[in-house]
Amino acid sequence: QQTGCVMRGICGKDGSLRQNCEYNGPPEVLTDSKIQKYQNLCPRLFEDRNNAVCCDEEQFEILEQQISLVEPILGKCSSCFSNFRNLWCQFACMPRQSSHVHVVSTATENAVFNNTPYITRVEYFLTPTFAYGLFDSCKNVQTTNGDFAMSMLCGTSAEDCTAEKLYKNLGTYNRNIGVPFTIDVIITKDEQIRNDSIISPLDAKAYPCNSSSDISSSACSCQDCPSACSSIEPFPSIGKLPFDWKDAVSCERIPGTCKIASMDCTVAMSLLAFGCICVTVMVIAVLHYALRKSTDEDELTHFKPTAPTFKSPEKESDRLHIEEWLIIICSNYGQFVAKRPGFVFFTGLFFALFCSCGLFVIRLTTDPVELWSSPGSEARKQKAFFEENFMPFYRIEQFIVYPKNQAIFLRENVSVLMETGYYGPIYRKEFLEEAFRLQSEVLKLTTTLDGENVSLQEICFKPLKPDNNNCAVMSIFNYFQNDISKLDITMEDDYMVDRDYLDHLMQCVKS
Ligand SMILES: CC(C)CCC[C@@H](C)[C@H]1CC[C@H]2[C@@H]3CC=C4C[C@@H](O)CC[C@]4(C)[C@H]3CC[C@]12C
Repeated sequence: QQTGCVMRGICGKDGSLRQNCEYNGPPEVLTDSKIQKYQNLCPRLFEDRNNAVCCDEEQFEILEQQISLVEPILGKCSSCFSNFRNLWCQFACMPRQSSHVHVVSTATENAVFNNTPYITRVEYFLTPTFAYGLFDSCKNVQTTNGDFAMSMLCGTSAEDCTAEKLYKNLGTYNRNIGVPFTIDVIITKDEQIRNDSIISPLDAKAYPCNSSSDISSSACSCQDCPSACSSIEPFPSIGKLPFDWKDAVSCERIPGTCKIASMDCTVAMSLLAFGCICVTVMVIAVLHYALRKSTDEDELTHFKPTAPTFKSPEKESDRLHIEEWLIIICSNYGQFVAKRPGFVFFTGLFFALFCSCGLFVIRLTTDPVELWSSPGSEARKQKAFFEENFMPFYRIEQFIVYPKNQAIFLRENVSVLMETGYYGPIYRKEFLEEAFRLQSEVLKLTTTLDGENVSLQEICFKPLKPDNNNCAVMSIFNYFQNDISKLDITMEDDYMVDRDYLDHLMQCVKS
């Protein structure tokens, strides 16, 4: 593949859109100072150590500006964003442009320079791996407000969006999204012939959303990328049991799909066990009743009344019987205790002492983990697994500061113009400044461990590591980027009212 360009520079102007000039020449080699800028936006352009590009600075600035509009939409999922960015970086700047892009038509009506033609339609050839790979990595990405990014990029609803529709929309001349000319994206595996020259599809790497990419070492979140979700099997499935269920019941031994009479094995087995218990109880009850009845009848057949006596109901006699027993047992016990008090006392004492032996081995704990979870519990096992394979669980430390001057103060409200409201003492600037100083001192604390100095920075929780190595510190100062001088900033708003740190804070807290 030869290096060579088909477009370069701006030759057409249509409102805010800028069309490229047709240019058949070699790419321009970048100076070291410029490379850095280009590399920030388009790192993959320089993967093969080629420092030449087809786009000029004006084009690059437009590209940079357009890509910055897409960042809030796709930026959350770095692999997708990297693929998408690369698509347009390559299109505008790749040194082998002539191998993958073909200019179809040009025009001169809106030319910037006298009648120099500008491009109105191009064909951009991509391999299916790259084109569909890019689409797949982005199709489930959601913006921060929960909409699918594709519904914005595709021009259709996210469900109806296909790779073809996406490229069609992005390649259709559109002032609103800044597409300056028609770009027919052609997805093909084979080389094509255009004006006697061979054009091959661009086969760039499309990072799948569940892997890291050139711009981040972490994959996209589960929310943006279903394949990044780890599936946890909630229960060990019966299909995995060592003995063969197949012989007993027709049970497929695929994990999780064990079925008996279209019911899950666990449910079916539980029902079966419950049924067995019910049947046993009923059988016993029936047998008991039947046997008792027959003995009663026996008694009746042998019953010969001697005299007309009043037969008290059976239940009544049972009760009397129990009562008699109780009287006998209790009086015997009473007599025994009265006769041998010493023996009873010491036996009781000995028994109580014996039962208290456990006190010698008692272990008191205040550790909440020990208190509230059993050592064999699932939560404990998972915690141990986490600590073993990743890092120890983090522990939140907090300190509470309160102002000496507890007076509340009056001040103009943010939401209701021209109205004053009461504000609590912690919002006083002097207090905030002092608290900030305290916080910075605390963050600077160091200690020595085995003769080595250890600072908070080394042991703190860094949730965004390795992209961001700052400690997670939750405080009001985050709203001021932890820069206390920002508290002094005041600004006029649209209604020419001065706004200060408190308005800023209220705005942040409300959003
Ligand atoms: C904001 C969202 C909806 C728009 C997403 C699509 C954007 C990023 C894409 C679609 C078409 C792309 C443009 C296609 C052609 C060119 C000409 C080139 O010389 C500079 C880059 C530029 C101008 C591209 C910038 C990025 C671009 C505008």
